[in-house]
Amino acid sequence: MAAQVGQKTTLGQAVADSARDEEILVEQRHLDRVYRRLEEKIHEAEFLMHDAARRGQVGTPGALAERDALVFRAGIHLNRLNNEFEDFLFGRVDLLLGKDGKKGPDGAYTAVEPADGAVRPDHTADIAETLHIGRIGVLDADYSPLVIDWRAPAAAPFYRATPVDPGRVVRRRVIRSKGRRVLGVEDDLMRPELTAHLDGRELPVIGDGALMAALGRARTHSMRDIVSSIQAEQDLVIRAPAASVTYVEGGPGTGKTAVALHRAAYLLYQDRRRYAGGILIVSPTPLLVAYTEGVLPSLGEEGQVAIRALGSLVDGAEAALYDSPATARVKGSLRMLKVLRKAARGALEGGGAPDRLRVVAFNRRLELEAAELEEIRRTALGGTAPVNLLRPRARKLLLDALWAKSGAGSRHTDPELAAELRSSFDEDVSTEDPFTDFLDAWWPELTPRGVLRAMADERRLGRWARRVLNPGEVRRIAKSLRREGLTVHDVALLDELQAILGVPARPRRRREADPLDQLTGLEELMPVREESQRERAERLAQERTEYAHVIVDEAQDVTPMQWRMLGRRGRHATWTVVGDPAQSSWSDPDEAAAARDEALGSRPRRRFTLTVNYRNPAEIAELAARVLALAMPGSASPSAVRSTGVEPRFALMGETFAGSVREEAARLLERVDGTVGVVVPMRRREEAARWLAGLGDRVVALGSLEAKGLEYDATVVVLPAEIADESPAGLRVLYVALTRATQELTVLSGERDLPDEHGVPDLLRD
Ligand SMILES: Nc1ncnc2c1ncn2[C@@H]1O[C@H](COP(=O)(O)OP(=O)(O)OP(=O)(O)O)[C@@H](O)[C@H]1O
Repeated sequence: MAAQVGQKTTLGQAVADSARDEEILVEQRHLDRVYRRLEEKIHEAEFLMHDAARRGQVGTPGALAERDALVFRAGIHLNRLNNEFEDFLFGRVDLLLGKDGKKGPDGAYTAVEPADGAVRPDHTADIAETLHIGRIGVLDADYSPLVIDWRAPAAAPFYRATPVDPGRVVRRRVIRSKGRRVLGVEDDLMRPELTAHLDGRELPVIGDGALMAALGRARTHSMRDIVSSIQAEQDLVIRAPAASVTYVEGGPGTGKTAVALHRAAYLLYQDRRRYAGGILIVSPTPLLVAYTEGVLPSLGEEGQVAIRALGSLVDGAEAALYDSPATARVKGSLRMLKVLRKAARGALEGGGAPDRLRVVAFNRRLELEAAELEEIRRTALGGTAPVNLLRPRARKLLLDALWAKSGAGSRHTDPELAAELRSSFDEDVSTEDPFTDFLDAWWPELTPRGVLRAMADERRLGRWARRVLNPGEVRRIAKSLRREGLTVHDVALLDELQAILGVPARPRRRREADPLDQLTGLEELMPVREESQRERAERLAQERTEYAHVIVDEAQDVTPMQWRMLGRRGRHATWTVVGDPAQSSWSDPDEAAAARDEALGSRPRRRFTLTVNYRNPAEIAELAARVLALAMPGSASPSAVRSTGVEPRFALMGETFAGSVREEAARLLERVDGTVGVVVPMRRREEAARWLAGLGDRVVALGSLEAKGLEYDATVVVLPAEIADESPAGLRVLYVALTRATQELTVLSGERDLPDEHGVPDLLRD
């Protein structure tokens, strides 16, 4: 059942306000204590450091370094608390006495269930423990917990407790603060039947739920963390053990992206060592990366987590173009694999490669003709080894052929002498310029980009794609590759080509001689200088192509070729894969599922389903469900938790599209405090940006495929039938577009939408 938001009770408001102020004061005192403790820790650390410095050689160098590190860490802590965390302390739970008296490492009791006598027969009870939950943990001088890190086991009841299954939790409180000031509190009672006392006073309950307050807040262009209101079904996913593939499905707005980001922070907290290998979060679009990238820093995690768009996973490549749905469909499919393998081998031919080799050896002119060279190339390319690694083999085959021509092999019967002669022949020939120049031109090191360029030639591509792509597909792909710039699908092709071509080993760069070494003559005595730890860490981060954990957001859109690219980044990783098949813009889900299964390997899967839509009000969710019924008959929509009482609006496009869209966007900007998104068919993206010029940065225009994962206070969905007709998965793309708004939705129809007398398009009628 959706709860009505926006109603305010006036009854007893004054009494309620004073109780609220009093509770705010209680939390303010606690927050003051936390800050005092943090400052104390910094002073302690500073004192230790000064003291050590004053007394010179006190302690070992290791101990001194440790003190420095302590001061450093404490400083970062305080700085963060003051500057970065808008609401550093955000939660509190009041708990009954637990079953046993055991405490965990964070100083809190570990029992989940209450002790037998914790609730008296007359339904009264005493609060035995109060825990405050925050973005990081802080211990008091006596090691009692002042704040529990939200990821610690002791914080789990804050998220998991429900009135049906409350465990020890009597009251859950969300605290809103900014900097050092507590601004508000909202309580949920988990055991409403109880009269509980804390320090002899009845436990007060303030407000009507933190979740509703969070959901009603205006949106900006950056996602916020949900750390203070994670719901039980989401918490189960966030804390799921990482030993396998965690697979999360859920409809629009169920918090899949939010959960994925919080899970990254949780995994790091829980096993920082293991995830030092890095966590990769993959998003479908740069827009979604920009929208989500602030969340992890707000949870205190940066550095070890890389959030990358699918089009930016290959170094030096940045996708900025879009393929038409028909082209994308081919580029993303596994059929491309065969084409790329052929192209990688075929690209060695043509392009001005020499067709004759002439050298002089043992005072004889030796020559290999085109047909002989062709034969050698074919032999060298036999098998499936990476093309770039086959150059030494090709070189050897050339030398064999020249040696055979020279006839020198028959001069000696003694095998030792023959081998010596052969080796001096090889030495002679391979150091000659004509031979090395020939080899460079005839067997150049191929680059993925070079091969892709070669594929832009329709005739050559046609040869490589014979019996795999039809002529129309060949034409489309070649044409798209002739454009300047890359599409997101090209990036997966580049990555595949890199694997097919291989990277030849480079000679190790010699360290430049240090003049000091020469002076002292140390160079000969010392081994080559080792990299410093920092240099090594930096190099590894730069070179990192494999991760310890890979999180794939909007996984329903990952194409088979993209799954292969992801698989190469997580060969030894554990995975979290989140998605919603109903929102898939990919036309062949079965092929994608097979490629996904191959990328994820045989690791055990653990499946979760999220069922509650936190984004859309019920009015919008209901409308979207009509499209879902057409797109995927029989699949269930998530249930919306709230209702605004505002029905979606329908209007017709007037004479000029620009005027109608602009007018509607301006109207919505008046009605909401936050953002407005105008979702248009892909081919109208550029003109739509012009329609909105001058309306300010609260409103943005985006193509239907770009809307994925994003949300706005209000949205305008423009020409729904055109969106639906744009691609084979168009109805699912329309479903995505209709589920972006947190408050209001307007649908603007054209003639093609066949609107009824109320302007409701054919597709959206009940
Ligand atoms: N427990 C929660 N508390 C507060 N807000 C929440 C909670 N869960 C989700 N939300 C909010 O609901 C909205 C939708 O979340 P999110 O974008 O993660 O959903 P999603 O499942 O990824 O949606 P989509 O499939 O449409 O991309 C966000 O604004 C998010 O902050």
